[in-house]
Amino acid sequence: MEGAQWDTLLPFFVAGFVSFAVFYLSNILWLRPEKIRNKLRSQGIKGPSPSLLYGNILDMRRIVKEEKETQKGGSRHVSASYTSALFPYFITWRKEYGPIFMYSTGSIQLLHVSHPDIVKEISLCKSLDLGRPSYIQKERGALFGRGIIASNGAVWAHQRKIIAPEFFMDKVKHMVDLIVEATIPFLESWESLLESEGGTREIVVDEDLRSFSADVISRASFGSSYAKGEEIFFRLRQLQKAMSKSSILIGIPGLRGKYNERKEVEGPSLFLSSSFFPTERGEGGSAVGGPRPATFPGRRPVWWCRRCHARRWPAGTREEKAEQGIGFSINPAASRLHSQGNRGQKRWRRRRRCLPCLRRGPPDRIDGESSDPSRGKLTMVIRETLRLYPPAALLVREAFQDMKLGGIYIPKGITLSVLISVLHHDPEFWEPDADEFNPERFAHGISSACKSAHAYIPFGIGIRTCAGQNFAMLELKIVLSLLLSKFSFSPSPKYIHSPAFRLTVEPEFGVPLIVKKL
Ligand code: HEM
Repeated sequence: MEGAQWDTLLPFFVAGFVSFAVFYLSNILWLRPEKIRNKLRSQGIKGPSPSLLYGNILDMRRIVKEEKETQKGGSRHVSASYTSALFPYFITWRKEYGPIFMYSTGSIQLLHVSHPDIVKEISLCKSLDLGRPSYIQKERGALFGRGIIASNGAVWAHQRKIIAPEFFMDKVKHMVDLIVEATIPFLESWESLLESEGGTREIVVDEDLRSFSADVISRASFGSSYAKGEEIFFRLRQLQKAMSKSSILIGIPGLRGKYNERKEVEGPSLFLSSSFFPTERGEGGSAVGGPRPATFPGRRPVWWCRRCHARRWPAGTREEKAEQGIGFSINPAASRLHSQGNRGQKRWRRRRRCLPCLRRGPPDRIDGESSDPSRGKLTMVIRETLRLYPPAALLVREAFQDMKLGGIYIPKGITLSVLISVLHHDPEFWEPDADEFNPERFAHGISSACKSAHAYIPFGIGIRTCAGQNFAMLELKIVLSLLLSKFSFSPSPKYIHSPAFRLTVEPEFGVPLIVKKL
C-alpha cells in the first residue's frame, strides 16, 4: 500500500523539482539580468543584445576572431595600446553605443563606464555597498582566498586597516635596504651569466624579474629570501595561468561567499568610519580631487596627495564665496583646531586623510611644481610605461545596493567595469601624441600631463586603490637604477609584440633582450 502511495506522489515531486529548477535558472539567467537591463534602458543606456545562456560572450569571441584575422591580413606593427588586440569588442561597442554601455557575460550584467566623470564618482564613493564583484571570489577563490583583493564589507575593511598602513610612504622608505639586498643576488646572477659569454648575451628577462619580485615580497613579508618561499610563488603562478585560461565568466548571483558580506563597519576602531572621510567639498569647503572646479577659475590646486595624486582645490575666500552666494561652512573639528592657532592647524594637517586613497598625514604642497614627485626621470619613464601598458586592465566594482553615480541610477547587482587603457589613450584628455611613448609628458607631474586627474589610474581608484603602489614604485625605481648602472639593454630581434591577458596583461612570449655588461 505504501509503495502504491509513493508511486502516485513521485510524479508530483519530480514535476515540482523540475519547475523549481526551471524557475531558478530562468531567474538567474534571464529575469534578474533583464530587470537590471530594463532599469538601465529606461535611462537611455544601450548595449549589444545578450543571448540567454552566454550573454554577449559569443559576440566577444566573434569580434576577437575578426580582429585577429584583420591583423593577420595587415602587416604586424607594434601598437602602443593593447586595447585593440585584447579587448576589440569594447572598441566596437564604444563606437556604437558611446563611452557608457551595458553588456553581459553569462548571468553577470556589466556596465562599461570608461569615462573620467564616472571614474571620479566611483573614486569618491566611500560606501561599502560598492565593492569587488562576487564572481571574483567564486571563480578565483583558489588564488585570492579570503584576502583583501577579493573580500568586501567588514572583512575587507579589517584587512585594509592592517595592510594599508604597512605600505604608507613613511614605512616604505625603510624598505630600501631590503629591496637592494634582493637586487644584489639578481645582478650577480646576470653578471656571471654574461661573463661566461664574453659580456653580451640574450636574456629572456620575465622569469628573472618575477623571481626578483617574489624575493622582495618574501623578504618584506616573511623576512626570508625567495628560495624559502619558492614553492608558494610557483604554485601561485600556476594558479594564475590556469585561471587566465577560463575566459568565460558565468557567475551565479546569490551564491555569495560568507566572506563577501556587506556589513556596515561600526565603531571607531574600524577603518571606514565616516569621520575618516572629508565631505566631497573637503574640509573648510575646498573641493577634493578631480578637475579644477568652475567656481574659482584660474586657481592652482593647493595641495595634492603624495600617494594617489588627488588634488585639493582652493576653497575661495569668505568674500569670494559671499560674492558667488556660496555659504561658507567649515568642518567643526577643523574649525576647533584652527582656532588654536598655528599648532592647531599643524595638528589638523597631520590628522586629515586623503579622500580617494585614505593616506593620512600632510599632503604635498604645490608651490610652483617644486613638490611634484614626478620630477625624477625614472619616475617619468615608469609612469609613462604604466600609462601605455597598465598591467591591471580592468577595474571592476559591484553595486550591492541601488545607488546613484554621476547622475546614473545604478541598480543593485550590476558590475561596473572601467577599461584603464581606454582612459590612458583618450585624445580628449591627453596631448595628440597619446599613443606614443613620451615620458616627458610627466615632467611637470600627472596634473600637467592629462586634463583630468581620473584619466590616469594605473593603480586603481577610491577606497580600493592599490595598497602597494608606493612599494611598487620604489621597487621599480631601485631595480631599474641598479640594472641600468651595470648593464645596457637593447631589444632582441626575436621579440614578438603580443600582449596577453592572464588576469594581468603581460607579454605572451616573454621579453628577450640583448644585455651588455657596462
Ligand atoms: C606596478 C605594480 C602594480 C600595479 C600597476 C598595481 C595595480 C593595482 C590595481 C589596479 C589594483 C585594483 C585597484 C582598484 O580596484 O581600484 C590593485 C589592488 C591592490 N594592490 Fe596593487 N598594483 C601593483 C603592485 C602592487 C604591490 C607590489 C602590492 C603589494 C606589495 C600591491 C597590493 C595591492 C593590494 C593589497 C590591492 C587590493 C586593495 C584593496 O582591494 O583594498 N600592488 N593594484
